[in-house]
Amino acid sequence: MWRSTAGLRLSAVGKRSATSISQGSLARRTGTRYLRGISTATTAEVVRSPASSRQASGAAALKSAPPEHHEQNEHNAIAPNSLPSSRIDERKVIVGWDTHTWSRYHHIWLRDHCRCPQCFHPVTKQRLVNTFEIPSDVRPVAVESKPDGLEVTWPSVQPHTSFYPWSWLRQNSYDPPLSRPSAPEKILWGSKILQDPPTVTYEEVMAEDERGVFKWLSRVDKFGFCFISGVPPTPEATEELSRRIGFIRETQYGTFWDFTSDLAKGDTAYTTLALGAHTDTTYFTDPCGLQLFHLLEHTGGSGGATLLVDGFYVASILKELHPTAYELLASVRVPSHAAGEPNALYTPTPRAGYPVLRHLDGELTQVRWNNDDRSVMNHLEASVVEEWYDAVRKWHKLLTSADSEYWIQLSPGTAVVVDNHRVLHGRSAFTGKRRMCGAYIGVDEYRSKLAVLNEKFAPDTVVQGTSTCASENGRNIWHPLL
Ligand SMILES: C[N+](C)(C)CCCC[C@H](N)C(=O)O
Ligand SMILES: O=C(O)CCC(=O)C(=O)O
Repeated sequence: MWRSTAGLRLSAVGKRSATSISQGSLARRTGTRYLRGISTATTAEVVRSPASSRQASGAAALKSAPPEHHEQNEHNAIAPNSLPSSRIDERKVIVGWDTHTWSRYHHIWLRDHCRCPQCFHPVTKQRLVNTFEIPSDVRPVAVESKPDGLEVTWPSVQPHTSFYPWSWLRQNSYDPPLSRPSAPEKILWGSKILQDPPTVTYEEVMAEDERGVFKWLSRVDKFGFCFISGVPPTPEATEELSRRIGFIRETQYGTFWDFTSDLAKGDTAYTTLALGAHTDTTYFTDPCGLQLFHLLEHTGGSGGATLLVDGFYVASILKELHPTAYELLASVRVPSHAAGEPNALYTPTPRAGYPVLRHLDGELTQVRWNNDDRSVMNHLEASVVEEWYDAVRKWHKLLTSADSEYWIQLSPGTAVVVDNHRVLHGRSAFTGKRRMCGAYIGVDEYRSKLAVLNEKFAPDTVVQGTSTCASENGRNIWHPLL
């Protein structure tokens, strides 16, 4: 076991190669869990880690919110005898959740965030208020703590009353931040995922009420991929399945693709060659979000197995074993291109491309790696060249280790969808006639569909608490994503 820079304890997942890591107990990252697969394990055991540290701190901060024993009416308000206090300060409104916890909201911020029908379109959820006509020294004439939320009355020249639900104010408290939604849980996996891979059935996914689509995409969000069993082995059924997520992203390879090894398109995917673990469309500024594959036919030959590797899992191991290499992969930009089609020549903007491991606020958010599609590395500092090659060599060694690689032989009837921002895919060389079909879905289409399904099947607590504020088209004006 070793301790990571982030104070994590990581475990081995099965036996490992030369860079083997010792067995250890499980680690947890905020919102991330690890499959506990040890060589003697008979089944992959997902260890339910306690709430993430971020959730814990948020909960701790909220503990000082009005005591839990208060009645809450159906608007998730707090019983009258324990309403949060509110008062007007020089530049801010101060809300006292209890004697230990306060939030401060600038007057200009509150006025700008009014969501009355005059300031915020109840159907389109677009802002109507003219931010720039709000006087920079705007100041309420009165504030009042109501059972459901805070009522603010603005200057009489244009009488205007705003209302903010307590749960919304608390969720959006910025001075101080009180509760940040925890990162969606991720379960990182290695080869042991083969014991219990995420799967849904075609029947579930195609059912009218979309609960099956929610189950499907929730698994993709958690694992980075999910199989779909029982799919009729036709391109038509596979396209219809793809469209359950959202509209298909058309590229130089077409919209819904149905391909074989005939070089119909200028890419090695249209050959019998093996393809190492990679993510697709690294040459787009905005790489595709999901990739769906369905093997329709493979006759008169062998090979053509499908490879999946959890890039987030491998990155976590690289970070523990080779932090310097990790930092290089997180900082050095990698240019790439798609130049096999005469009428297409794709390169990302900026031309230098993007790092292999992309981070936002310190969190790994995207793996972008296709060594076959990489362009000339002409922007490396001379002093970094050999270090970078050493770093990607370490990355490649972990990517291709027996502990990381999950090989499956797809067959007609079982499709797989992959989060192309996290999970790398590949295939072994093959002989014979092999026909694969599938589609790309844009990352925003995927995230939008999941957000709508979450709204429907797992609504946010603020949305639940302010359901009476839902306006036309059913979407709540206090939705946390607005
Ligand atoms: C999926 N489909 C066969 C249509 C195209 C494959 C394109 C593969 C390309 N080298 C990339 O990595 O983006
Ligand atoms: O043919 C396959 O199984 C996968 C091809 C591939 O990697 C791709 O299309 O990106």
